[in-house]
Amino acid sequence: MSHDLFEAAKTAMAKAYAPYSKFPVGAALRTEDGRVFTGANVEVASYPEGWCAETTALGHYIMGGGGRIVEIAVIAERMAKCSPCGGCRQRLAEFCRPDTKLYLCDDTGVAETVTMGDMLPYGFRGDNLK
Ligand SMILES: O=c1ccn([C@H]2C[C@H](O)[C@@H](CO)O2)c(=O)[nH]1
Ligand SMILES: [Zn+2]
Repeated sequence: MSHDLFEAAKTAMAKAYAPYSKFPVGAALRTEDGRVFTGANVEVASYPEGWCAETTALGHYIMGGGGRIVEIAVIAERMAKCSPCGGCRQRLAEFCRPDTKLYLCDDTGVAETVTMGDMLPYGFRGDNLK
């Protein structure tokens, strides 16, 4: 199934800077008012200093005004249905509800749809700090 958020994530993936892992990843987020933000992974010679596609997208989203995220697409060049790492699940969850859709993509489109609640059950949330 083709999908505009898949296309946005795939276009973002082409901008990945991943010379060490050679594992380009792209991510795209949509807010409830329809804005779309994208990101790609950025690696650094000091390996732990690199960051994920989802995190780049979140930076663009915050600078674009934030809001609630309702859909997310992730694609990796060398892996079908690449899903966000643990750190990115926590970062994404900060701005999502459990019903936010996460589209796991392959080269042709959305391969599986899950929710952020599926991705991070029993997650630690800001509510816990009140
Ligand atoms: O969901 C994921 C999983 C991995 N990566 C990146 C981090 C690193 O640059 C490369 C290999 O782990 O893929 C992402 O951007 N998002
Ligand atoms: Zn990550």
